[in-house]
Amino acid sequence: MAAVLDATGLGKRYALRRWGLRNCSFAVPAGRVVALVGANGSGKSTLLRLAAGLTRPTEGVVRVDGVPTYRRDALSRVAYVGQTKPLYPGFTVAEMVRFGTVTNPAFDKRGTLERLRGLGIPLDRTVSRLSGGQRTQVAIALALGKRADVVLLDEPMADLDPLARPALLGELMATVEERACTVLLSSHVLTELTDVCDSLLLMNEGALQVSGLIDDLIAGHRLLVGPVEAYSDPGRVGAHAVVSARTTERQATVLVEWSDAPIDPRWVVHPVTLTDVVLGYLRSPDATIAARPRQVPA
Ligand SMILES: Nc1ncnc2c1ncn2[C@@H]1O[C@H](COP(=O)(O)OP(=O)(O)OP(=O)(O)O)[C@@H](O)[C@H]1O
Repeated sequence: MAAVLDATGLGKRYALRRWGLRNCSFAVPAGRVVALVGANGSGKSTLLRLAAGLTRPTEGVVRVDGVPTYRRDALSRVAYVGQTKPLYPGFTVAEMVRFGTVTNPAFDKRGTLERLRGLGIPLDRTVSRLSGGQRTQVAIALALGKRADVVLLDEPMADLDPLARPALLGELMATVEERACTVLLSSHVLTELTDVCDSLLLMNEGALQVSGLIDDLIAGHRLLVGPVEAYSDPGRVGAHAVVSARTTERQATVLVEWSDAPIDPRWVVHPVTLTDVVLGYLRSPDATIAARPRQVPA
């Protein structure tokens, strides 16, 4: 399957020695919902802004359908909602929708108005008088209305209430199914991502540390719990490569890349969640996945 969003050697330097992102390569096919996760300052927003064409790479390239995103002809293929919402405070919600229609002939006016009415957003209220969560809802509705191939959302759930969060995720899923677009969304709430995302990009200190299909990552790792004496080699437990480990005086808990090789019976083997995998790699910035290429596979 051809990649709709791909990056090669992508990097952004903000100051002489300060790189926000470095040497980032990945390929995402159409129809994927990608979780972009990582610690504060790890480069997620930088990657999203580069993918949206809002800033130029210092090195490398990020493309939508093969077109570098800083080019004008890529702009209509990408919709982006950043942490600061791109809305005019003096416009009413209806005027914002009209603005979308005027600036983009392909804009889905009817669908956007329907969505906003369904969310109970007053169309005649000015943006400045909306709550933070309502502003987010409007910005996301406008982004989805663009009918872009790639939708980029930077922490979209951060100021939504507990009912609005799953509703937004459901809406994203429906949009992906209907239009086969690709969604890349950053979030710190891993449990919410598990239900909707099929792929993971994990950033660590400005680098892409892990990428892959979430099902593969979960199937390819295990948590081992055993006596600390069984953990003699920090790099391996038997044939299984160690990602990260925590030890107490008596017990070791180790995240490993799992193969079907036999294991010392002193270890109890547990399946992992997405949270286990993400936390394990975040604790161990030098760990990479040996067995698979660092790509979101087709
Ligand atoms: N405009 C800027 N000028 C200088 N440095 C910047 C700028 N924007 C980001 N950085 C730096 O680049 C690095 C990556 O920042 P970025 O905002 O991409 O991280 P993030 O993963 O989105 O963080 P968070 O989860 O806190 O939103 C950080 O060290 C940050 O300080």
